[in-house]
Amino acid sequence: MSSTAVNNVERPFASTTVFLTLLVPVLGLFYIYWYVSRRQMIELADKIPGPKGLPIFGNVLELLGNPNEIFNKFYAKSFQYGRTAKLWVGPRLLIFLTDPRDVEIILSSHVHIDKSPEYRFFKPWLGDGLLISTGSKWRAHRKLIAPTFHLNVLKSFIDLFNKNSRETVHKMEKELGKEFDCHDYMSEATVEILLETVMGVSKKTQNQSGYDYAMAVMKLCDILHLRHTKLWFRPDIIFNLTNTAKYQKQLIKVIHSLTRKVIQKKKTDFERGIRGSTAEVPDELKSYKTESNVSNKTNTLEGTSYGQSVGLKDDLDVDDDDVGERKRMAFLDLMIESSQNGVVINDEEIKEQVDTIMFEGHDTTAAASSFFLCQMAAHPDIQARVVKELDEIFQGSDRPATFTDTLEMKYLERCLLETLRLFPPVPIIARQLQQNVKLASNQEYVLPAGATIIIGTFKIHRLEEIYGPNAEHFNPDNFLPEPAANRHYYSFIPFSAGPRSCVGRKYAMLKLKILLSTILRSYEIKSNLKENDYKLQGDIILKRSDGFRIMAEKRNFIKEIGCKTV
Ligand code: HEM
Repeated sequence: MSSTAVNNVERPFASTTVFLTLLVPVLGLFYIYWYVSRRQMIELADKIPGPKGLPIFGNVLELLGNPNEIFNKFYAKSFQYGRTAKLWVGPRLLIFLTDPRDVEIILSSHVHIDKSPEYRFFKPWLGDGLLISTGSKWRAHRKLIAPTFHLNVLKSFIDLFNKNSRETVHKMEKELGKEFDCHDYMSEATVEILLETVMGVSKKTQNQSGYDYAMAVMKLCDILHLRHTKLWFRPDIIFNLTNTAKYQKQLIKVIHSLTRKVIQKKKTDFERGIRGSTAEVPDELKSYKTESNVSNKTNTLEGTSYGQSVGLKDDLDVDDDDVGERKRMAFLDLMIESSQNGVVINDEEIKEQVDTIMFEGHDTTAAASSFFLCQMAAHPDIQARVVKELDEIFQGSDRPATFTDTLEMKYLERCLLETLRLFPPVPIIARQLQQNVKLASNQEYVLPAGATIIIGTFKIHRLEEIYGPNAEHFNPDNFLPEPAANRHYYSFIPFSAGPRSCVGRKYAMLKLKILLSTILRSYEIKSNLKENDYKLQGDIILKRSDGFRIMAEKRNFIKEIGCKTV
């Protein structure tokens, strides 16, 4: 071998040795700097139990595996530690809370409203929309947006909820008698309903199907999940060099193209003096008009259906009289009107809010309705009771559902709440602490400023101390008035709670009741699987990684409802 060849082989070894010689002290120095600058955080964290981790890397190995494995691993670990547990992901301290008293301290606060740094992965998609923003921007926009989800506005959507629910029943007809994934149908329906109600544009004018949009959102969520769980995908500087980043850009293009079209259409309508939804409703479905003289005045709670228990009341639980006439407009109408006045919101901010509402309003509700149908399939006796209630309300008629009907769907509502308990679409909520916080459950523990707080909704909803020894079983009676009143307010938080609670809570409940009752009036839902068979994954939104597989059979005692596409 020539000496040049030997040199060529030796050079890489030499540079590797130099690199390692430098790396070790650099890492050592970094560790010392990190330890000294965060001494208080580390000392406070040391008192909180959690799995032992590696130096510098902490517990990153816990994040290895596919989404279903990670989900199962975390849930299993939650039984090893108490109601408070910690985890180090590199230099980041995560503290998990599952005691409702501690959760109340965080969620009810007007101070701890900052989202965790992980929410920045949403930025290229959602910008600084309501979900992510903080401080004065979030406050101003929340004040503007919350009234657009007032019950009086929502009641005007009932015909469109009915129309789109019937169309979904019609679309599902081709799956009769075979196993299929109902999430695809729920996703498409949810996107299209949002377009026609909250955005107020006809889905037909978009030239892009709700299905394409929903699929792009689903794939984007997969990428965001990767960035949450794989350390090397976290720094933008590395992520932006990958093919996944290129793919993310393409998906965002599909999503933003729909939102741009929606806003443009609405603006053109606005300039022509058109207000409200331009989506068509066939005459036979215009139920709201006939019912409006009966119950136009809403009270705060509307039974238990759309209100909250006293301890959870938020800015959505306002009296009719507290909402000014001008503010009783649907979301996008009000956004555009406000931007014309130029004070509260500009064009870019409208786009961010539209993207946020389309995401938050679609994936969550699609998951909730899919889990509900799977639960109905897994519990035929419970399904039969829901159908009996619907039969009593509709008396075999194929008429559309009214708002009053939805108040009478009490058992269906309990099933829906029980579904949200066992399968909360948002399984965890994260906040970034700016100051130390003492816990209520254990005076020894202080959550240090700088820590990321993870509120474990999924775990809280399954605590035996709260829901009894059968906490993991589907039991709609958990939501009978008495047991519900005897629980801590913060032991059931599928929509979060406090100042940053979900603005779409009432919208979701009303829409889900109409969509799901329409499906159950038309089809019997079946499956051989029970909830223990579900493979869960908590990638931002809780889903079944094995798919939401069900079978549907036409019911023969209810007349076929008119459900052709209109
Ligand atoms: C079953 C359906 C739904 C569930 C379970 C749900 C759950 C939640 C949760 C847990 C949060 C808090 C998230 C966090 O702090 O990280 C949230 C926030 C939010 N949700 Fe929902 N949501 C649902 C439907 C909707 C709908 C239909 C809309 C709109 C049409 C909507 C719009 C929003 C918005 C804008 C926020 C951010 C609020 C803020 O930070 O001020 N959600 N939702």
